[in-house]
Amino acid sequence: MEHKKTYHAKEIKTAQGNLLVEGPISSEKLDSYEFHKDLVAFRPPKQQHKALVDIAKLPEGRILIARNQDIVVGYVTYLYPDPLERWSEGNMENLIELGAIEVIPEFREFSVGKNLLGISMMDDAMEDYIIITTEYYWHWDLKGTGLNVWEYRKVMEKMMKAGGLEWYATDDPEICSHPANCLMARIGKRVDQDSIQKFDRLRFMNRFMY
Ligand SMILES: CC(=O)SCCNC(=O)CCNC(=O)[C@H](O)C(C)(C)COP(=O)(O)OP(=O)(O)OC[C@H]1O[C@@H](n2cnc3c(N)ncnc32)[C@H](O)[C@@H]1OP(=O)(O)O
Repeated sequence: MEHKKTYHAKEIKTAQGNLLVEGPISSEKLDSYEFHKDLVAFRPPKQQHKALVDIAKLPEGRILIARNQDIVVGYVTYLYPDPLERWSEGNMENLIELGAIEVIPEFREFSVGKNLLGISMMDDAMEDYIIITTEYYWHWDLKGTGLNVWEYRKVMEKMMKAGGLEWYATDDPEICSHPANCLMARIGKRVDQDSIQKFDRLRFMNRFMY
């Protein structure tokens, strides 16, 4: 499968200043920007910056960023699922995962997250993919936001909806281990029936155990 990537960008105004939401961007460009010190949700900023530069180099990898001048203040990643997770077991070349999304606290609640999702889906190539995201409450910034798990889950749903991702049932044990966890997905317009059925089987791998 050829992974075509077409760049889109949009300027957004926030009370903290204007941002450019753009991508997919090249690893070289991403490397040239400063990575804000408050991007700490998944790894220390330096390591996360490097991880994103590496994802941008992957054939299927996509990174979209929100930047203030030359400083990255938010990002979203798409790449093949981790080989240790069930979502990679079907070896589906048209299934990619929204692996991480983060916006620094200073720019939160200005629709930056929603714009990262919206600009991602402007690329027509996204219609060729099943895009999944797994939501685990232990990745959420409950402490920083003061939201409870259900309020945070609502934020995630609203943000993902801006990219057309919606809730899908699954029997994945980690997702089922807490009711606020969930699987969300977007099935592109050109995804074939065979792939949709394969995805259904990945969602319900335990059903023959009962
Ligand atoms: C697959 C994963 O990556 S899971 C982990 C997700 N990432 C994290 O939890 C990292 C830490 N958190 C963050 O970086 C940010 O809070 C994000 C990425 C979750 C959200 O980014 P934001 O730019 O603030 O999101 P955005 O402004 O687009 O908000 C989406 C919706 O949620 C609402 N919202 C966002 N934050 C809050 C809040 N603290 N309280 C109430 N509502 C909120 C917004 O008002 C908006 O609702 P609307 O559609 O009614 O307007």
